[in-house]
Amino acid sequence: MELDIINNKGVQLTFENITYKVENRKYKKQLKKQAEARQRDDYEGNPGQYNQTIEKELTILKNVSGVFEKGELCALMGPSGSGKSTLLDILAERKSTGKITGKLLINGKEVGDAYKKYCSYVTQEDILLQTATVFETIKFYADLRLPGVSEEDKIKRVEQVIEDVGLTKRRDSKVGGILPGGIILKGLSGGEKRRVSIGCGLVTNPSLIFLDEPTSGLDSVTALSIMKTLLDLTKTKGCTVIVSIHQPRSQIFELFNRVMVLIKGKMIYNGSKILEHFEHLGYTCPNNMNPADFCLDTAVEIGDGDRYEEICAQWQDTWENEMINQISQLHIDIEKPKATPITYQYYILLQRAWRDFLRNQGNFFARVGTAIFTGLLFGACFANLKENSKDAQKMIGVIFFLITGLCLTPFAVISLFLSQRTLFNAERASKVYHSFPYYLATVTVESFVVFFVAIINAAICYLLARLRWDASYFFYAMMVYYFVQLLSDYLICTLANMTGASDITFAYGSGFCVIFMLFAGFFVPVQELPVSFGWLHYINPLFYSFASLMQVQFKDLELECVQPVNSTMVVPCQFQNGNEVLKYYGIDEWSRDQSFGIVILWTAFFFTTSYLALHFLNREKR
Ligand SMILES: Nc1ncnc2c1ncn2[C@@H]1O[C@H](COP(=O)(O)OP(=O)(O)OP(=O)(O)O)[C@@H](O)[C@H]1O
Repeated sequence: MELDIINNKGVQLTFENITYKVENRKYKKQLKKQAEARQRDDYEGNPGQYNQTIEKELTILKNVSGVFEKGELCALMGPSGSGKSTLLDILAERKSTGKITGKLLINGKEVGDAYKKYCSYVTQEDILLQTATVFETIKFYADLRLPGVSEEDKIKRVEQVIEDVGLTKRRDSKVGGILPGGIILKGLSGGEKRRVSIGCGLVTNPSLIFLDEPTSGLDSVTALSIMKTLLDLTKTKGCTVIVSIHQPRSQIFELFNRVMVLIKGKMIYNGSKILEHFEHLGYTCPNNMNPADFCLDTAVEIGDGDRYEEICAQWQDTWENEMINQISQLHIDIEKPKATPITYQYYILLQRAWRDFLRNQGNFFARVGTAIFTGLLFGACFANLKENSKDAQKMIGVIFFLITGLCLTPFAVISLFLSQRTLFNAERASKVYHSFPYYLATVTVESFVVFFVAIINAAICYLLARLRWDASYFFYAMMVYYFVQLLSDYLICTLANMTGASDITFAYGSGFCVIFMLFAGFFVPVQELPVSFGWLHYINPLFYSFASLMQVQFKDLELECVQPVNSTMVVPCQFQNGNEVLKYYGIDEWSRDQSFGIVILWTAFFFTTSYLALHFLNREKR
């Protein structure tokens, strides 16, 4: 696809009679309070509550209409809580909750999926990957949002966007911020991050750009500079930029071609001559006053007074009888956007996840370091075990404590999962990619790390303790240890995705691990567990891990019967051979393959639950 195909042709956005309602969660409580007030006949003390009609639904926006013409920089102004963000979300088709009625027209036509192609949305918070550079961050969006465009054209486009948002000198700087785990990575300033977020929205050369409070949290010089950049975009690219903004300073206010004022969910004004409109209503802006302050202060005063409804009705009249007829009728056909193939999404996401891993190796080295240290410590404590009745108990100890250690290691990645989740939620809300390739890319990198950690830890310990030595036994055991850690990793990932909070994940995760360990058959052989809950071992993945590894170690193993030193009497040995050990622990009926097969099934189960939790739970609700 040639780049000019995605070049915007300019669009007109009209919205008619938009009403937005949400469920009133306090409905029952409010009804009860009103009934109590009426019972007390408390009309004097609480007239509002006494007479109020309590609705099951709250109306956040009431019959809001307006138009944005091609190539305009538009401000959506209003006091806090007036409904600016709500309207912006509805216009950008990002509202996922509540009931929306009304019409949204692009170039005079109602649109479906094609709308995505024409607009982009920049959120109030800059949720960016800290380890990526400016170029990489914008290129990521280009890769996923420009299907069919050649690599060369994509790079050209990204370079152009970087220039448009004034970040040429910072092209190769990392975004920076607080990495998972608390390490601070130096990077861009707040204003520069804002520019990167805007750049990500510009990559498809959209005709409509929505920005939610783009100047919030920025100093006045940076705010003005960002608004000038946006104005340049309207002039040079012909795109329409719509920003929600509280109360812009006069230099910023003068940049806007059109302003809309919302008060208490109703439109007060929509056009390019707001001061004239207020003058017509009898309110003149003093010469030395910021026009935005004047308009909002006056409007809020109106909002508080009795004339509020009248002013809203007057505007509605003006809109219906004059303004609506002045809207030019554009008719441009809207093509459906192409989707990026899932496999390509996976490739791009894997590339990013891998790069992120390489640039933030603290977590990896901490896990590998711990694996080496505990492996050496275990190995030293259980060094040079002999295949005899005396050391059999120690062998079982090594196996069980290795399983336990590997089961607990994934707790180290809770903060990593959860920090990635914030970025994922923001990117999913922008419909940049599907959740499945994202999940696959994340687990591919994580499975690689888990492989290293598990094998290093288990191999050191296995070799130092001299567990059953034969290449086939060794490699089989390594695979089981790898799956033990993998299934625990997916379990923790499931909990993190379900709860969305690190402390709750930790609490539930540790609870699960303790129960798994208790019923694994090591502390109490399974046939000795109380009948009422002894069956729990059948649904315990650690029991099958333990059973499989015990089979690897003891199946058909001859154990030398060693007599205690200095003993004159012949003491009978508890175990003559490995099969007796397996019988004692109640795992003789499970072959190593059967048990390992069940461990693999459990891993697949947690892999699936983790994905389902990621896909369906803790979504960004707007
Ligand atoms: N899903 C919802 N459930 C209940 N109330 C909601 C919901 N969405 C919005 N509101 C309410 O609607 C009002 C408008 O919210 P909105 O965030 O759009 O205002 P805003 O003008 O953008 O405010 P601010 O400038 O402070 O961000 C607020 O009182 C908010 O609490």
